[in-house]
Amino acid sequence: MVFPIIPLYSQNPTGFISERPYLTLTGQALLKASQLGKDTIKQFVSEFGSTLNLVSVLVETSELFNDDDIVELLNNGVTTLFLQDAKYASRLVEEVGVPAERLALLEGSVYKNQFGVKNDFKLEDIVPVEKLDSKILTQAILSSVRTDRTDGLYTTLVVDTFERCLGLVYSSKESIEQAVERQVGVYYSRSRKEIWVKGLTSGNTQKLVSIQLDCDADALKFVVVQEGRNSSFCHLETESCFGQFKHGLAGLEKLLQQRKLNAPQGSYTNRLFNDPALLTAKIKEEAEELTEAKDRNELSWEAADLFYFALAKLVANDVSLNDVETNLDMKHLKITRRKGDAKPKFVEKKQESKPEAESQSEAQQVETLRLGVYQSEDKKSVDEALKRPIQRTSQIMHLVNPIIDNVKKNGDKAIVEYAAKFDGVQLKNCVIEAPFPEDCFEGLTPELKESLDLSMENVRKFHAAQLVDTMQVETQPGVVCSRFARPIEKVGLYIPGGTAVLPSTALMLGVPAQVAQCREIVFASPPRKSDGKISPEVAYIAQKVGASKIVLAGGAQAIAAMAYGTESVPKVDKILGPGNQFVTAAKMYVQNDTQALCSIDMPAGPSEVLVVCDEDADVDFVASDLLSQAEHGIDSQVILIGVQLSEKKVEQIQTAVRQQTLQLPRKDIVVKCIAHSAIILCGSYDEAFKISNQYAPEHLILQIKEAANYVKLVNNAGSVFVGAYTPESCGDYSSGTNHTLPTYGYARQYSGVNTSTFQKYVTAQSVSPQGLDNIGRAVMSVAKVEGLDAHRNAVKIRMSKLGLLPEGFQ
Ligand SMILES: NC(=O)c1ccc[n+]([C@@H]2O[C@H](COP(=O)([O-])OP(=O)(O)OC[C@H]3O[C@@H](n4cnc5c(N)ncnc54)[C@H](O)[C@@H]3O)[C@@H](O)[C@H]2O)c1
Ligand SMILES: N[C@H](CO)Cc1c[nH]c[nH+]1
Ligand SMILES: [Zn+2]
Repeated sequence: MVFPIIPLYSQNPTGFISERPYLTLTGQALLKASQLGKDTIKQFVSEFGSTLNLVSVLVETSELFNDDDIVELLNNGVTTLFLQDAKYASRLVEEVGVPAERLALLEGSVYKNQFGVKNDFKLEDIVPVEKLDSKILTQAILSSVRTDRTDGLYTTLVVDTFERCLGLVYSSKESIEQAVERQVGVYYSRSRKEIWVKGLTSGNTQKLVSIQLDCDADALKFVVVQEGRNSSFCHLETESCFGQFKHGLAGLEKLLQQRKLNAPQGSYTNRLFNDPALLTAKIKEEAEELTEAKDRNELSWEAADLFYFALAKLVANDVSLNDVETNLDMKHLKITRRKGDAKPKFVEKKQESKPEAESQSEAQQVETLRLGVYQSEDKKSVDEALKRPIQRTSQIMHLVNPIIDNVKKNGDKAIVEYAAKFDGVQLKNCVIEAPFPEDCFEGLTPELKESLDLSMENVRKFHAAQLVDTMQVETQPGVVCSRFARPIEKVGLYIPGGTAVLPSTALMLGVPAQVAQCREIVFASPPRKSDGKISPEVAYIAQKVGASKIVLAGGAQAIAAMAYGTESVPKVDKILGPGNQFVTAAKMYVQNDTQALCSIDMPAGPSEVLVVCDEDADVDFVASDLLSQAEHGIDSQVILIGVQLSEKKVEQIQTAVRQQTLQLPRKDIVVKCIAHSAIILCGSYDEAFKISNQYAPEHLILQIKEAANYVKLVNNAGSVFVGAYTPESCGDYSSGTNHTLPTYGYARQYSGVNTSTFQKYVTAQSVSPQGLDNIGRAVMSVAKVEGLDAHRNAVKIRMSKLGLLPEGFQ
């Protein structure tokens, strides 16, 4: 039996848990689908899936998710769906292939489920989190658990997160209350006849992870993480009251974790943690040896070696065995969508009506589309709403590292392989050389050329104006310092092409590179899925800016190819350009790899916009600006900050968002983006700018009265769009400013792409004898303090020869 209460989350589940951490002691969560949406649920599962045993979703009606969404949720860590509609439940089982034990169906006042053990969730046991506190949780345990002991204590089994038994103890009402409140191991000592806070005297403390009741509710199970001095549970200083655990995988993990913190310099484990290439090579070597092993001894020997290196890799990346087990559980529960879907008798009928059914469900999704609305005073919820929907760096690096390694090792062959895998095209050559063949430009219309020319000319004007003359300052008479810019010789420009080809990015990067006079410009962009070619618009711009090559590659492989070079891709000095999370992660990696000797412009990831509006703003303008960035990708985010907005205005904006979305071809992307976007309502312009500066948006749009007067309040933003008639799209294409801008909040420390991004500055100085007389003594005395005599001599020798130092000066 699980915990007697299941908390129901209708909004901001992560926020609730960080506010009331004891909620995780229940080991379960029920998420209300109608209010949270798929993306929030997935995000919650990725954060808490390994902490909680049961993450269930209450799907109130069959319209909330389509079948693919249901499969996606169940394959990404959601354990059970709570359903009220029996017909819907049997359709999911029969047509979609959802195993019946993954559903809890409402029968009368009980959700019945057979997941793992038989679980009946009474309606009264499903309690909104808002109503839960540690006292209520304690009460729930006490009213469910029973004891047949004369002293009234409750038998309590203590286990660790691997379910290994640590020992048997006893709990009293008070100890349970304290344990829940503090989320640590608190029991009742029968010998001392008092509450026993584990570790208070021994230093071997416990973090309480969850509490469960056994099948007939006469014993408790405390799942704990043993912490503190030497992590032993028993008073005899052993890991459990039954002695030490077998070392095994869990023991090895613990050891590696300790070594990671303090492995001796020069030790093998230390080398493994600090040399990813060595670790990779060892994993490959051991995997190969395991494939060749034959008998029992050999197999267990080689498998043990492989587990050791695999575990070292996990520990190096802060991934735990527990995470791996959660992943295995998830894979065990994975369901495969039934091919034929419907039972034969329905097939004909369904096929006939499919287009309508599909568009209906899409339309229905748009009909219920709403941005979450938060009041600025509710700081926790606002902080939560403003979190970018991005994967954790360790997760994304996990996917990107092998791609980079493969490109480094196999060059063009790896690029061709990934083009087939990710872009679905078979390439003969992965590079097109200038002068680009005529067929690259097929399909380019004169009208489009004209638009691209106009945009390029504006971008050229704005970026040419940023070229600065040599700067010169005489800091002392006879001491002249100067600074001059020089182009970075070879630049690699990434032009995204996953969900949309972006020729505008080609011009935003190509034109300033040309203005800065970079010697070699290399383009990289994913090949077109339809025919494996480059889009004619990108080719046109490449030709106009004098690019030497177009690499037909996207994602991390394109970045790796340009950073390290391959047989046909030249290694560049700097990589610039936006892209999805794979592109951004690969850029961040190569800039830190001294072997690559390659810098990057900035982390320019999924597009985002923050609009500040007031009651005077035109709701259609506001909605159109939000949607123009929402349509970029499902990982984009759009935020509206409303200053003193009436409820009516907020509703009008929500309606305008819905109505405009209905007309958009990329509404599926918009719907997903809106799920993690928000409206924040605040009381003043000052407050609005405070929130905006904290968020540091890529694009900031001001749709407020006398917008120009407020630009002075902007500290952190990639680019600002001032006034009602300045849509962000103008900056994306044609106004002249650059659209490659910092995202994820990096506008706090990075500028968007500009001419100087393609240059570096060199400084120079010229010191005359008079100048040496003015600064020479200062140089000598500071060099003396630093104990650098040769530095001091370089000045002293000159000054002596010039007769500037007294006789016998030392
Ligand atoms: N910040 C800015 O200045 C700016 C400007 C323009 C565009 N953008 C953003 O650029 C992004 C473009 O993203 P996109 O996906 O359309 O194109 P993209 O070119 O960045 O990425 C496409 C490539 O990603 C790789 N990929 C896809 N799935 C993968 C997987 N599972 N594992 C490894 N690699 C995988 C593939 O190689 C594919 O070719 C959007 O998020 C957009 O908002 C940002
Ligand atoms: N808004 C994007 C930058 O985040 C750039 C772009 C290209 N095409 C359309 N928009
Ligand atoms: Zn855009």
